Amino acid sequence: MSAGPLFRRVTVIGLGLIGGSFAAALRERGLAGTVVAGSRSARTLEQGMALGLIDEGSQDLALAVRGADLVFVSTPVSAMEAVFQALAPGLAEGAIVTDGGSVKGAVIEQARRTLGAGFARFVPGHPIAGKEKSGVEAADAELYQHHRVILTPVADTDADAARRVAELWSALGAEVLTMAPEHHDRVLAETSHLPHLLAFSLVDTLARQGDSTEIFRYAAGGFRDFTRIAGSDPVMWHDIFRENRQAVLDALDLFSDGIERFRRAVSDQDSEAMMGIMSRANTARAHFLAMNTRSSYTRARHSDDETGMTHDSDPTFVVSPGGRLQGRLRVPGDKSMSHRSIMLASLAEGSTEISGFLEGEDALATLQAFRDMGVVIEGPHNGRVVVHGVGLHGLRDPGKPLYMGNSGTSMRLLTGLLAGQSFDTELTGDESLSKRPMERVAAPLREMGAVIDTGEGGRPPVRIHGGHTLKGIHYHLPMASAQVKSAVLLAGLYAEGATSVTEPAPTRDHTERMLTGFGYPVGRDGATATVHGGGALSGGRLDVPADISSAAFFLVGASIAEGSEVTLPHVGVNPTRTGVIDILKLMGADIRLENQRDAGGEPVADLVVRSAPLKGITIPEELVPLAIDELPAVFIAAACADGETVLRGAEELRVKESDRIQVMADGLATLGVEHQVYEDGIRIVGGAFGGGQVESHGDHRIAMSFAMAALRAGAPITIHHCANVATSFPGFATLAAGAGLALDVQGAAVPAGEGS
Ligand SMILES: O=C(O)C1=C[C@@H](OP(=O)(O)O)[C@@H](O)[C@H](O)C1
Ligand SMILES: C=C(OP(=O)(O)O)C(=O)O
Repeated sequence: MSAGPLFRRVTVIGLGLIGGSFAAALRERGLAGTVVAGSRSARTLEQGMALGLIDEGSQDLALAVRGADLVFVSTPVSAMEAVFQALAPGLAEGAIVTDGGSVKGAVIEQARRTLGAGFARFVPGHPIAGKEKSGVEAADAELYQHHRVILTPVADTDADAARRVAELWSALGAEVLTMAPEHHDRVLAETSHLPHLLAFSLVDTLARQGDSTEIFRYAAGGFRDFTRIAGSDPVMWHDIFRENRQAVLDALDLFSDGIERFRRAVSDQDSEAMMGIMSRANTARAHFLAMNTRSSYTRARHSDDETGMTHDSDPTFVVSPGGRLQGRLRVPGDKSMSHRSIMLASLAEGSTEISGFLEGEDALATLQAFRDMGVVIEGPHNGRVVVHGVGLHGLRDPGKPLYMGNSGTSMRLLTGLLAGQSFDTELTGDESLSKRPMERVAAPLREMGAVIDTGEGGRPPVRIHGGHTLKGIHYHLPMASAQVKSAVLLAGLYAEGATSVTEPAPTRDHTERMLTGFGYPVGRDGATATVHGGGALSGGRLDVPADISSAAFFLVGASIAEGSEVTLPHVGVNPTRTGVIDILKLMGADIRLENQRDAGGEPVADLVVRSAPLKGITIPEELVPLAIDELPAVFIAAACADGETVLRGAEELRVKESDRIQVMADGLATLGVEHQVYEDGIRIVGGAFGGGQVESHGDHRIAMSFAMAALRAGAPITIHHCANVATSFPGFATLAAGAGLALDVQGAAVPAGEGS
């Protein structure tokens, strides 16, 4: 792939891994007319020629840069000043000089001292890439692909020179970021230099002990993982610690404070402090990686900040046609209840032990937000979470934006709850969430006295200004939305007087039920729910049943695939959630509720479903809010039914993780299912259909719905961008394949390399 030469003649000074890979990539992509190397070592130049990386080479650096329009200096940072000095006399007027040093402040000062007038066209840079190998033999034309390159121009850096260097790195496949040199040096000191220093120091400390052979003999995986980077090049790291001295010392001081806090917790046997430190650390890594890539935890786990890799994996589901579903399938915990369990347990007095918690990314985003606000939360381990409640007024300023990932419920409910706090907060989300409407919650909260800004078009980020007194209101919901209802009720806990919400149609009432379970009274009168501010919640035990929204894929799958019989134990069957069962039964499905019981204020049952011939229906509009998340799966049932199915009054589907009407229609079109799209719904004509390539647009429910469609398709269905299935249903692919769906997950992550 070539964008044509961006530079006529490029000189690379220092032909090691970084410089050699740069030369290799330039040549492979045809981005430079001629590639020249300057090196003190004749042998390195010979190797560079032999490997075909360069056209010419010189040991005289001034000669090497003669006529070059770009010079890339990739020597160790301690050698750079001498290199700049040596090459300066040969620099052509207008030549751009850039570098690859891991420390920026010091290198900029060296360049300022030595390059004279040429300093204005010096563009400081740092490709965050590398691997354990070094030297020109390790040169790799792909080294910079999907890696970050940080440019740190200063006030007198020529803007055109900076733009051209950025353009070149982008053409090499890198992601280019720009930041101030001090910022770069501080961030790198904390994220790279400090860990290296700690690893060197720990190994050295233990090695100097009398019984070090003993220690190293029994050194287990933890020691090996933690100290792997102590094998890095001492010369290079010596230079970095020397040149980035102040930032490294600051990072070390920060760390000393942290280790002292931990030491105190251990010495005082302060379990809560210890659990707090460790449980925050436990999830923080995945959380921050996700936040940085604005992606899901699953994907972020495969991208690595140490190497600057931005590669992420977004698996594809390939589902072969046919098969049937069988077995007893325990689907994960209810997402709506899992969110609320963390929120209310955090605001309660005392601890709450939650079982059945959904360890999916949406619920984990809520959990992380409360950790960020100072709540100590243990787990989750196998669905068990212990929340040490801080009371209604015990949350602390997180001091940074709270990342909600893909989760609309987290962002909307938290907006209500945070409106009543004394501190400011900002809520951000991934690409999909950043497109979803937030004024629907901001508007009623403003009526209560909250001060909230939303981003462009009323979308995220949402900024909530704390410290404002809230007053109770009576709000008539303009749309049937449990999220808006819940946001207003949660703000009502902090408001003066009564806050009530009247809904146009029944929506899920988990907030009302769970508040009651935590001992906070909620008044209910027909379509109106009311809370009074100033009460208190008390912690206890909470069981989250299996999620009917996740069960829905198996209700549909088992209904449409002949010879299927599936039991889904312990599913929440709150009447505000069972629309999908009612709709499927109207279509002729064979679904039985067995062993009905109450679990902490929520009805649960085992669902038994057998395949049955389905017929098309007109879906009663009052069932729409009661089946809102299950409608994509219902579309698949409709495609397999005899006759046509009509859905109206479902315009809310257009503002979910994707426009679920259009995205489902596009997928149905691919399969050859006859349909007609309405602004607020769809008409689907059932019949035989084929396979093809379906785009889920990163929407979990679209991906899982089309996976089930394969049970009746005439050819394989390939579904793209399925990582977000983990937002609501981690383990879906394994469970579905175990039950009989011919599902293959493709596109696993590529492990990241090493770097400094
Ligand atoms: O309150 C909740 O937990 C939810 C409410 C619904 O959203 P709306 O309130 O936007 O309808 C639903 O789609 C979402 O998955 C979860
Ligand atoms: C719409 C959904 O969730 P949320 O609004 O929380 O993103 C869903 O899970 O289908």
